[in-house]
Amino acid sequence: MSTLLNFDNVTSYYGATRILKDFSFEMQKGECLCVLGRNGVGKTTLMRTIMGLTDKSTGAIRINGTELTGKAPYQRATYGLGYVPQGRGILSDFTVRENILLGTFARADKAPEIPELCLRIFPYLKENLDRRAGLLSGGQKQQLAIARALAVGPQILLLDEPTEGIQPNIVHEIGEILKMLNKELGISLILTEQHIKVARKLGDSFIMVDNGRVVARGPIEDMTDELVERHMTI
Ligand SMILES: Nc1ncnc2c1ncn2[C@@H]1O[C@H](COP(=O)(O)OP(=O)(O)OP(=O)(O)O)[C@@H](O)[C@H]1O
Repeated sequence: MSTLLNFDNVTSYYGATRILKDFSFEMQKGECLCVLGRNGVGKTTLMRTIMGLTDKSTGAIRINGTELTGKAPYQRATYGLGYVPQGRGILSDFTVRENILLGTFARADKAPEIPELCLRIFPYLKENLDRRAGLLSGGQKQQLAIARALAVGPQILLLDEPTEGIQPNIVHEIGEILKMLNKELGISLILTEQHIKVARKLGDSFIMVDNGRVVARGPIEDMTDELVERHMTI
């Protein structure tokens, strides 16, 4: 395995407020990394920092050794980052097709077509390409957000609470798709999760965040009930 993503002493700000503090970790190619912690500790900020969406960050973030600091979000996407934001960020007045095509603008090869993979794994989207995205259910919108991120052709898929607000049977379905993308197609995943069960099932490793800092990092087997109790219960 080789290092895909490297965070070296990263501090990230909204205005003058430090949210992530001296954040360091490495992620290997093919890894599924779960980011855990209570509400408000900085998990979304971690995702936004990777994408260059916070007001300022210091320290170094590298993907395959290439420095991302100072690069605009659309440039970062072309290095192989697909982002599924919390709340999904679907454009309601656009069709399913148009929403997926948005992802292709950040493709390294600039091909303006929906990749076959996006439709193969989400048959509902394939059958409803001309439907207005605002009419989709929560679970279908999440599929659409994942398809749009996959249209980038990512090496890493960043998923912020992918199972939030979704019915249990769809949570299972999305979990299976993420597992396939990771284990069969080799796409690395970083996901924030409130469902410990999903994290344990999908994750190879974890980062526990508290108050903007990494308080534990290791293989998922090391995420003990005691750690969960200490850093996740209110
Ligand atoms: N745009 C913003 N401007 C200023 N402060 C912000 C902004 N977004 C988040 N924060 C603050 O940054 C801190 C971390 O928030 P963040 O959303 O990263 O946490 P989180 O761990 O993802 O929480 P949740 O699980 O509730 O999504 C919080 O104190 C929050 O109030």
